[in-house]
Amino acid sequence: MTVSSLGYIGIESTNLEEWRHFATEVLGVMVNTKLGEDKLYLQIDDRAFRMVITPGNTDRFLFAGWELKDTAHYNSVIANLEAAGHHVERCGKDLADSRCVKELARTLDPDGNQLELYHGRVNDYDLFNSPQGVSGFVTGNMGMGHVVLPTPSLAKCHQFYTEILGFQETDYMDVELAPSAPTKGLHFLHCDNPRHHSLALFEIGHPAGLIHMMLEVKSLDDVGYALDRCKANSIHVTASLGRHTNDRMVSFYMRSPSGFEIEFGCDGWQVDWDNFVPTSSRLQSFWGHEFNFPEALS
Ligand SMILES: Cc1ccc(O)c(O)c1CC[C@@H]1C(=O)CC[C@]2(C)C(=O)CC[C@@H]12
Ligand SMILES: [Fe+2]
Repeated sequence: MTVSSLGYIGIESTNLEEWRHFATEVLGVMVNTKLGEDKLYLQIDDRAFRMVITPGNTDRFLFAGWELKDTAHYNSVIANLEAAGHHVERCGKDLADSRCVKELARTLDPDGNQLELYHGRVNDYDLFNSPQGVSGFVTGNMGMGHVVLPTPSLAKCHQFYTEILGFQETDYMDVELAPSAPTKGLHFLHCDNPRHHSLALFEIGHPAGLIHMMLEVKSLDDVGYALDRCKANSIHVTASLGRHTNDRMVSFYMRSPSGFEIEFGCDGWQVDWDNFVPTSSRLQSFWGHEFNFPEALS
Protein backbone atom coordinates (compact mmCIF):
# COMPACT_ATOMS: atom_id res chain seq x y z
CA MET A 1 0.00 0.00 0.00
CA THR A 2 1.53 3.26 -1.02
CA VAL A 3 1.04 6.72 -2.40
CA SER A 4 0.12 6.99 -6.11
CA SER A 5 1.41 10.45 -6.93
CA LEU A 6 1.98 14.03 -5.85
CA GLY A 7 -1.49 15.51 -6.36
CA TYR A 8 -1.08 19.15 -5.38
CA ILE A 9 0.81 21.56 -3.13
CA GLY A 10 -0.29 24.37 -0.82
CA ILE A 11 1.46 27.70 -0.28
CA GLU A 12 0.82 30.69 2.00
CA SER A 13 1.52 34.09 0.48
CA THR A 14 1.55 37.70 1.68
CA ASN A 15 1.03 38.87 -1.89
CA LEU A 16 -1.50 36.97 -3.97
CA GLU A 17 -1.23 39.49 -6.80
CA GLU A 18 2.51 38.88 -7.12
CA TRP A 19 1.80 35.13 -7.31
CA ARG A 20 -0.94 35.66 -9.89
CA HIS A 21 1.44 37.62 -12.07
CA PHE A 22 4.28 35.11 -11.63
CA ALA A 23 1.98 32.16 -12.36
CA THR A 24 0.41 33.53 -15.51
CA GLU A 25 3.30 35.57 -16.96
CA VAL A 26 6.30 33.42 -16.00
CA LEU A 27 5.14 29.85 -15.36
CA GLY A 28 2.46 30.12 -18.03
CA VAL A 29 -0.18 28.36 -15.91
CA MET A 30 -3.87 29.25 -15.51
CA VAL A 31 -5.72 30.81 -12.61
CA ASN A 32 -8.94 28.84 -12.02
CA THR A 33 -11.61 30.90 -10.28
CA LYS A 34 -14.32 28.25 -10.14
CA LEU A 35 -13.39 27.19 -6.59
CA GLY A 36 -13.61 30.81 -5.42
CA GLU A 37 -11.31 33.78 -5.32
CA ASP A 38 -10.34 33.86 -1.62
CA LYS A 39 -7.48 31.58 -2.56
CA LEU A 40 -5.48 31.45 -5.76
CA TYR A 41 -6.00 28.11 -7.53
CA LEU A 42 -3.44 27.36 -10.24
CA GLN A 43 -4.25 24.92 -13.00
CA ILE A 44 -1.66 23.13 -15.15
CA ASP A 45 -3.69 20.24 -16.60
CA ASP A 46 -7.27 18.94 -16.59
CA ARG A 47 -7.55 19.11 -12.81
CA ALA A 48 -9.18 22.08 -11.12
CA PHE A 49 -5.90 22.94 -9.41
CA ARG A 50 -2.41 21.66 -8.70
CA MET A 51 -1.31 24.59 -6.53
CA VAL A 52 -3.46 26.41 -3.99
CA ILE A 53 -2.16 29.68 -2.58
CA THR A 54 -3.75 30.98 0.62
CA PRO A 55 -3.37 34.64 1.61
CA GLY A 56 -1.64 35.03 5.00
CA ASN A 57 1.03 36.72 7.07
CA THR A 58 3.97 34.64 5.87
CA ASP A 59 5.50 33.46 2.63
CA ARG A 60 6.03 29.75 2.89
CA PHE A 61 5.27 26.32 1.59
CA LEU A 62 2.35 24.78 3.50
CA PHE A 63 1.87 21.17 2.41
CA ALA A 64 2.23 18.47 -0.19
CA GLY A 65 -1.00 16.66 -1.10
CA TRP A 66 -0.43 12.95 -1.78
CA GLU A 67 -2.93 10.96 -3.80
CA LEU A 68 -3.96 7.44 -2.75
CA LYS A 69 -5.48 5.03 -5.24
CA ASP A 70 -8.58 4.07 -3.26
CA THR A 71 -10.15 3.74 0.18
CA ALA A 72 -8.08 0.64 1.00
CA HIS A 73 -4.74 2.39 0.31
CA TYR A 74 -5.95 5.50 2.13
CA ASN A 75 -7.07 3.61 5.25
CA SER A 76 -3.99 1.43 5.30
CA VAL A 77 -1.60 4.40 5.18
CA ILE A 78 -3.55 6.17 7.95
CA ALA A 79 -3.49 2.99 10.04
CA ASN A 80 0.31 2.78 9.56
CA LEU A 81 0.70 6.38 10.67
CA GLU A 82 -1.40 5.89 13.80
CA ALA A 83 0.28 2.60 14.66
CA ALA A 84 3.62 4.45 14.55
CA GLY A 85 2.24 7.05 16.98
CA HIS A 86 1.61 9.90 14.54
CA HIS A 87 -1.40 12.12 15.04
CA VAL A 88 -3.61 12.12 11.93
CA GLU A 89 -6.31 14.73 11.56
CA ARG A 90 -9.29 13.57 9.51
CA CYS A 91 -10.46 16.70 7.76
CA GLY A 92 -14.15 17.48 7.40
CA LYS A 93 -16.28 17.51 4.29
CA ASP A 94 -15.81 21.24 3.65
CA LEU A 95 -12.03 21.00 3.39
CA ALA A 96 -12.28 17.80 1.33
CA ASP A 97 -14.74 19.54 -1.01
CA SER A 98 -12.40 22.50 -1.40
CA ARG A 99 -9.62 20.08 -2.49
CA CYS A 100 -12.07 18.32 -4.84
CA VAL A 101 -11.64 14.95 -3.10
CA LYS A 102 -13.81 12.47 -1.25
CA GLU A 103 -11.73 12.00 1.91
CA LEU A 104 -8.83 14.04 3.25
CA ALA A 105 -6.49 13.71 6.21
CA ARG A 106 -3.39 15.55 7.30
CA THR A 107 -0.36 14.95 9.43
CA LEU A 108 3.25 16.07 9.96
CA ASP A 109 6.50 14.32 9.16
CA PRO A 110 9.21 14.10 11.87
CA ASP A 111 10.63 17.50 10.83
CA GLY A 112 7.19 19.16 10.91
CA ASN A 113 6.61 19.25 7.15
CA GLN A 114 2.86 19.15 6.67
CA LEU A 115 1.27 16.64 4.33
CA GLU A 116 -2.23 15.88 3.16
CA LEU A 117 -3.45 12.45 2.11
CA TYR A 118 -6.54 11.93 0.02
CA HIS A 119 -8.44 9.60 -2.24
CA GLY A 120 -11.48 9.86 -4.47
CA ARG A 121 -10.71 12.83 -6.65
CA VAL A 122 -13.72 14.58 -8.16
CA ASN A 123 -12.88 15.05 -11.83
CA ASP A 124 -14.41 17.91 -13.78
CA TYR A 125 -12.08 17.50 -16.80
CA ASP A 126 -11.33 21.22 -16.93
CA LEU A 127 -9.56 22.33 -20.10
CA PHE A 128 -6.00 23.63 -19.83
CA ASN A 129 -4.98 26.44 -22.09
CA SER A 130 -1.69 28.11 -21.16
CA PRO A 131 -1.76 31.93 -21.17
CA GLN A 132 1.85 31.80 -22.48
CA GLY A 133 1.50 29.03 -25.04
CA VAL A 134 3.15 26.28 -22.95
CA SER A 135 2.44 23.17 -25.03
CA GLY A 136 1.59 21.21 -21.90
CA PHE A 137 2.72 19.90 -18.51
CA VAL A 138 3.68 16.26 -18.00
CA THR A 139 1.26 15.15 -15.28
CA GLY A 140 -1.57 12.59 -15.34
CA ASN A 141 -0.80 9.49 -13.30
CA MET A 142 2.75 10.78 -12.83
CA GLY A 143 1.47 13.57 -10.62
CA MET A 144 2.18 17.29 -10.75
CA GLY A 145 5.97 17.01 -10.50
CA HIS A 146 8.24 16.65 -7.48
CA VAL A 147 8.99 18.38 -4.20
CA VAL A 148 12.27 18.47 -2.29
CA LEU A 149 11.56 18.88 1.42
CA PRO A 150 13.92 20.28 4.06
CA THR A 151 14.57 17.38 6.43
CA PRO A 152 17.40 18.07 8.89
CA SER A 153 16.41 14.79 10.59
CA LEU A 154 17.15 12.93 7.39
CA ALA A 155 17.17 9.37 8.75
CA LYS A 156 13.89 9.79 10.66
CA CYS A 157 12.14 11.41 7.71
CA HIS A 158 13.48 8.81 5.32
CA GLN A 159 12.05 6.11 7.58
CA PHE A 160 8.73 7.98 7.83
CA TYR A 161 8.24 8.26 4.07
CA THR A 162 9.48 4.77 3.18
CA GLU A 163 8.32 2.55 6.05
CA ILE A 164 5.05 4.32 6.92
CA LEU A 165 3.91 5.90 3.65
CA GLY A 166 5.46 3.28 1.36
CA PHE A 167 7.70 5.46 -0.81
CA GLN A 168 10.45 3.49 -2.52
CA GLU A 169 14.13 4.17 -2.98
CA THR A 170 15.19 5.73 -6.27
CA ASP A 171 18.71 6.87 -5.45
CA TYR A 172 20.92 8.81 -3.08
CA MET A 173 23.44 11.66 -3.34
CA ASP A 174 26.02 13.16 -1.02
CA VAL A 175 25.88 16.91 -1.61
CA GLU A 176 28.91 19.08 -0.90
CA LEU A 177 27.55 22.54 -0.09
CA ALA A 178 30.95 23.97 0.79
CA PRO A 179 34.43 22.56 0.29
CA SER A 180 35.65 20.72 3.43
CA ALA A 181 32.21 21.02 5.14
CA PRO A 182 30.52 17.69 5.88
CA THR A 183 28.34 16.53 2.99
CA LYS A 184 24.54 16.61 3.25
CA GLY A 185 22.41 13.62 2.29
CA LEU A 186 19.80 13.80 -0.45
CA HIS A 187 17.35 10.89 -0.82
CA PHE A 188 15.30 10.57 -4.01
CA LEU A 189 12.09 8.58 -3.55
CA HIS A 190 9.36 7.44 -5.92
CA CYS A 191 5.81 6.30 -5.42
CA ASP A 192 3.50 4.21 -7.59
CA ASN A 193 4.14 5.84 -10.99
CA PRO A 194 7.03 6.08 -13.50
CA ARG A 195 8.30 9.52 -12.40
CA HIS A 196 11.92 9.12 -11.26
CA HIS A 197 11.20 10.91 -7.97
CA SER A 198 8.06 12.57 -6.66
CA LEU A 199 9.78 13.37 -3.38
CA ALA A 200 13.34 14.14 -2.33
CA LEU A 201 14.57 14.70 1.21
CA PHE A 202 17.52 17.03 1.75
CA GLU A 203 19.41 17.14 5.04
CA ILE A 204 19.07 20.88 5.58
CA GLY A 205 16.56 23.43 6.92
CA HIS A 206 14.88 26.08 4.77
CA PRO A 207 13.12 29.30 5.89
CA ALA A 208 10.44 28.89 3.20
CA GLY A 209 9.69 25.27 4.16
CA LEU A 210 10.61 23.88 0.75
CA ILE A 211 13.89 23.44 -1.16
CA HIS A 212 12.13 23.34 -4.52
CA MET A 213 9.24 21.99 -6.50
CA MET A 214 9.55 20.77 -10.07
CA LEU A 215 7.15 21.20 -12.97
CA GLU A 216 7.79 19.19 -16.14
CA VAL A 217 6.75 20.51 -19.54
CA LYS A 218 6.38 18.62 -22.78
CA SER A 219 9.14 20.17 -24.88
CA LEU A 220 12.56 21.80 -24.71
CA ASP A 221 11.07 24.90 -26.34
CA ASP A 222 8.65 25.21 -23.40
CA VAL A 223 11.72 25.33 -21.12
CA GLY A 224 13.55 27.85 -23.31
CA TYR A 225 10.57 30.19 -23.58
CA ALA A 226 10.15 30.02 -19.77
CA LEU A 227 13.80 31.09 -19.36
CA ASP A 228 13.08 34.09 -21.59
CA ARG A 229 10.00 34.96 -19.52
CA CYS A 230 12.15 34.91 -16.34
CA LYS A 231 14.49 37.46 -17.91
CA ALA A 232 11.59 39.59 -19.18
CA ASN A 233 9.94 39.65 -15.73
CA SER A 234 13.16 40.05 -13.66
CA ILE A 235 12.77 36.66 -12.00
CA HIS A 236 16.02 35.37 -10.48
CA VAL A 237 17.35 32.30 -12.31
CA THR A 238 18.86 30.28 -9.44
CA ALA A 239 20.45 27.64 -11.65
CA SER A 240 21.29 27.72 -15.33
CA LEU A 241 20.02 25.19 -17.82
CA GLY A 242 21.48 21.73 -17.29
CA ARG A 243 20.78 18.01 -17.46
CA HIS A 244 20.61 16.03 -14.21
CA THR A 245 22.36 12.68 -14.07
CA ASN A 246 19.85 10.59 -12.14
CA ASP A 247 16.50 11.61 -13.64
CA ARG A 248 18.03 12.91 -16.92
CA MET A 249 15.84 16.01 -16.71
CA VAL A 250 16.89 19.09 -18.70
CA SER A 251 15.90 21.98 -16.44
CA PHE A 252 16.66 25.33 -14.86
CA TYR A 253 15.67 26.75 -11.46
CA MET A 254 13.96 30.07 -10.73
CA ARG A 255 13.16 31.87 -7.47
CA SER A 256 9.43 31.88 -6.72
CA PRO A 257 7.64 34.73 -4.87
CA SER A 258 7.57 32.41 -1.82
CA GLY A 259 11.35 32.22 -1.41
CA PHE A 260 11.76 28.64 -2.59
CA GLU A 261 12.94 27.52 -6.01
CA ILE A 262 10.88 26.16 -8.88
CA GLU A 263 12.61 23.73 -11.22
CA PHE A 264 11.22 23.90 -14.75
CA GLY A 265 12.25 21.00 -16.96
CA CYS A 266 11.54 18.50 -19.70
CA ASP A 267 12.66 15.08 -20.91
CA GLY A 268 12.64 13.39 -17.49
CA TRP A 269 13.21 9.64 -17.34
CA GLN A 270 10.05 7.54 -16.96
CA VAL A 271 11.36 4.51 -15.12
CA ASP A 272 10.30 0.88 -15.48
CA TRP A 273 10.62 0.00 -11.78
CA ASP A 274 10.63 -3.76 -12.44
CA ASN A 275 14.00 -3.33 -14.12
CA PHE A 276 15.53 -0.74 -11.86
CA VAL A 277 18.22 -0.94 -9.18
CA PRO A 278 18.88 2.06 -6.85
CA THR A 279 22.35 3.62 -6.95
CA SER A 280 24.19 6.50 -5.33
CA SER A 281 26.34 9.23 -6.84
CA ARG A 282 27.97 12.56 -6.15
CA LEU A 283 27.48 13.88 -9.66
CA GLN A 284 24.36 16.05 -9.91
CA SER A 285 24.41 16.99 -13.57
CA PHE A 286 26.00 15.93 -16.85
CA TRP A 287 26.30 19.58 -17.84
CA GLY A 288 25.01 22.97 -16.70
CA HIS A 289 23.00 23.67 -13.52
CA GLU A 290 25.34 26.33 -12.25
CA PHE A 291 23.67 27.37 -8.96
CA ASN A 292 23.54 30.96 -7.80
CA PHE A 293 21.33 31.17 -4.72
CA PRO A 294 20.23 34.68 -3.73
CA GLU A 295 21.37 33.75 -0.19
CA ALA A 296 23.75 31.10 1.11
CA LEU A 297 22.46 27.62 1.90
CA SER A 298 23.78 26.24 5.17
C1 LIG B 1 20.81 16.58 -8.11
C2 LIG B 1 19.38 16.68 -8.54
C3 LIG B 1 18.83 15.65 -9.29
C4 LIG B 1 17.50 15.72 -9.72
C5 LIG B 1 16.70 16.81 -9.35
O1 LIG B 1 15.43 16.92 -9.71
C6 LIG B 1 17.27 17.82 -8.59
O2 LIG B 1 16.47 18.84 -8.26
C7 LIG B 1 18.61 17.79 -8.18
C8 LIG B 1 19.21 18.94 -7.43
C9 LIG B 1 18.81 19.01 -5.97
C10 LIG B 1 19.48 20.02 -5.04
C11 LIG B 1 18.57 21.11 -4.63
O3 LIG B 1 17.51 21.31 -5.10
C12 LIG B 1 19.05 22.07 -3.58
C13 LIG B 1 20.35 22.64 -3.91
C14 LIG B 1 21.27 21.56 -4.28
C15 LIG B 1 21.51 20.68 -3.09
C16 LIG B 1 22.57 21.97 -4.69
O4 LIG B 1 23.19 22.86 -4.20
C17 LIG B 1 22.99 21.07 -5.79
C18 LIG B 1 21.88 20.04 -5.96
C19 LIG B 1 20.70 20.76 -5.47
FE1 LIG C 1 14.47 18.60 -8.66
